[in-house]
Amino acid sequence: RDVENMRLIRSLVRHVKYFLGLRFDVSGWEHLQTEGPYVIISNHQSSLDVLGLMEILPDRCTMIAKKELIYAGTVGLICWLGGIVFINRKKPNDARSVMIDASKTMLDDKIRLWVFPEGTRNQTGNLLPFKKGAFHLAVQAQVPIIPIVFSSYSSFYLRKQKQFNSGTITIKILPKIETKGLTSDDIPSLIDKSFHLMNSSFLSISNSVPHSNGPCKH
Ligand SMILES: CCCCC/C=C\C/C=C\CCCCCCCC(=O)SCCNC(=O)CCNC(=O)[C@H](O)C(C)(C)COP(=O)(O)OP(=O)(O)OC[C@H]1O[C@@H](n2cnc3c(N)ncnc32)[C@H](O)[C@@H]1OP(=O)(O)O
Ligand SMILES: CCCCCCCC/C=C\CCCCCCCC(=O)OC[C@@H](O)COP(=O)(O)O
Repeated sequence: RDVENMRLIRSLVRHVKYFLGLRFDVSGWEHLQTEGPYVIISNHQSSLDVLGLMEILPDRCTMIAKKELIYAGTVGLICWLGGIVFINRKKPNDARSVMIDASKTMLDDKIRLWVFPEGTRNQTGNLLPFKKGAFHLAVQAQVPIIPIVFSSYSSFYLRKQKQFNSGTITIKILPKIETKGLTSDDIPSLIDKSFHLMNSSFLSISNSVPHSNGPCKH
């Protein structure tokens, strides 16, 4: 179990896109050229996100994932070997304390963490309001946040209708958001800023017709 295993996992999983007929069009690579630890946040539509994630995964980067994945057979084993940090969403206190520990490990072991701040898969056409864990993580570690947006899959993949075609996914890596000097009081505005940047990017790179989730709650 070591974050370094993600290099091998990445190089193997990246080939899955060829079997599914998927292509990735990535912009903003330069924003990932940031030294040291940071927190990546991205939107979460489906398990397919794993392919986009592996397309651009930087070195020494692992993910925060729901603990149920440990029990998902080979996938669980791969996740465990890759040093994924598992949280129990049914026990938010436990999840929060795991993430507080992770903020220390990030600095001690020079690790980057990828968090899906929507907290669940979402294909509504807009991003869901963000949970706060990723932002506490970045502020506690005083490291930058790098927002990444995957375009909507709705033009080629409709889960409920069981439709899947080949397609191109646009990935936009946005400029980092610094958290140096911020405290927990700044988290609501940090979430607002990140949400609006990502939601507007998502709508601009997606072909889907947006419909509202209502206001962003904190
Ligand atoms: C074909 C073969 C291929 C094989 C491939 C195999 C393997 C692939 C390998 C690897 C890829 C794996 C990819 C895995 C992806 C997994 C994705 C997921 O699992 S998404 C689901 C899990 N993730 C999340 O839930 C993250 C987002 N959630 C949060 O951040 C939450 O905040 C939380 C930490 C879970 C806590 O939940 P809660 O409901 O309590 O959150 P709130 O945001 O509402 O906060 C409530 C309250 O708590 C305060 N808070 C939150 N976090 C913290 C903290 N860290 N420290 C201090 N306080 C915290 C928050 O401020 C709120 O308080 P207040 O309202 O007073 O401000
Ligand atoms: C033709 C079928 C199209 C779909 C094919 C999917 C191919 C996917 C390729 C590799 C994926 C394997 C890794 C699976 C990792 C799953 C991570 C995930 O998505 O967990 C769900 C979790 O975040 C949130 O859970 P909920 O949405 O709250 O429950």
